[in-house]
Amino acid sequence: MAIDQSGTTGTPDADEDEPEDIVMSVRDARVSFDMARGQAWVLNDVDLDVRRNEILAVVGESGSGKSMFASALLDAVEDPGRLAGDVTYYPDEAAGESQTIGSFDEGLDDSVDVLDLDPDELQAFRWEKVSMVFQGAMNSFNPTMKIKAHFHETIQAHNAVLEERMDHVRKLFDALYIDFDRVMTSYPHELSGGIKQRTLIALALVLEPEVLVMDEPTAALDLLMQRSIISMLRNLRDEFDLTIVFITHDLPLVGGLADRIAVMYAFEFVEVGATRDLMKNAAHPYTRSLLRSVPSITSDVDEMEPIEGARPDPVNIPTGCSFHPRCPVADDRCEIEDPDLAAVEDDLQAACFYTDQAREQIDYTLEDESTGDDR
Ligand SMILES: Nc1ncnc2c1ncn2[C@@H]1O[C@H](COP(=O)(O)OP(=O)(O)OP(=O)(O)O)[C@@H](O)[C@H]1O
Ligand code: NI
Repeated sequence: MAIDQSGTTGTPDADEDEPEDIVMSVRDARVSFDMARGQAWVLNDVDLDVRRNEILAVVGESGSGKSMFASALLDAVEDPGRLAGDVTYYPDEAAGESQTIGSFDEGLDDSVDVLDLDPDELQAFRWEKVSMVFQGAMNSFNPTMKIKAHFHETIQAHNAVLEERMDHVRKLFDALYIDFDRVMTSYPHELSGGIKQRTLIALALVLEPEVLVMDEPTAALDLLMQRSIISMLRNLRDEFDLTIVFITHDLPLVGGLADRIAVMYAFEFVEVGATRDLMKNAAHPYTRSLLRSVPSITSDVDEMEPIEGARPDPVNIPTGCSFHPRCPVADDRCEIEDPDLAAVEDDLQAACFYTDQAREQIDYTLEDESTGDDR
């Protein structure tokens, strides 16, 4: 079937009788900045659902709006950016009130309108329900405080029971292969990048949020550490019943991690789908071009083709389909009409009028480990 009447995207539902279990939904989300050159749109009318317990990767080039989307999920867009639209969180009804650990008690049996929360509620919501590891946050540890003090501070700020929370942290540290006694008594500078990043992930999970948003959590790490964190995240999701939103510019990296992938171009989603479908046979020309430009161990340097053309300017987003100036299959229609996300397959949606042509004309090959096939 196609997309539902409310314009819901990201949730093509093959079985009408069994609606997807949604933990967060984003509708018409827009972020604007007033700039000397004019108004900049850095999130441009975005719709997406996050399914409970999934690992959803949000992928796009630098400057495409990924961090804006991540921040929107927690109403954390910084001034002078203005966020509008709807962001809704749906608590897990099965877990009920027993799920409450800290101080957030706003409408727990009901949906939560995130953009309506007052500052205190938002502060509680951000750690207890939807938690975020911000981009570059590895350097946000206070250098004068031992790691343990960071945990105590967060637990106390949420009026949670210290001993009980620290027991939980032990479990988190085990799952992340962190030595509890050594790391708790260390100062941040005494830890390696990989340990620091994993410690941050544990800190984000101390109040048992349902959703963990991670913005480029592996960008500063070497390839080996990136991969080891990726493999820990799947276990973490299973053991702690998490939903993970993983933001990255590295599409092949998330092939082995994510259940679904949402591809961002020019401040909106252009393709959303199940990892296997999207990696194996992407429908949007941008996704296909991105996959084509990926260097692989077996591919010749000659075969790599970076996407030509300039990245879109948020003050001057192209008319029609914003990818048309760089798109090999675009025609006159694409200059005028802006395609909506529409179902291409059961669990694959693309915002493009010419997905057949894109599949015919833009070739790429990927190694199996990038398609999610090896797990
Ligand atoms: N304070 C600001 N004022 C104006 N524009 C901004 C501001 N902060 C960010 N932007 C713009 O918003 C756009 C989206 O930024 P965002 O940080 O979401 O990109 P990103 O996809 O996360 O990129 P990266 O991979 O580099 O982190 C960019 O074009 C950026 O220049
Ligand atoms: Ni970013």
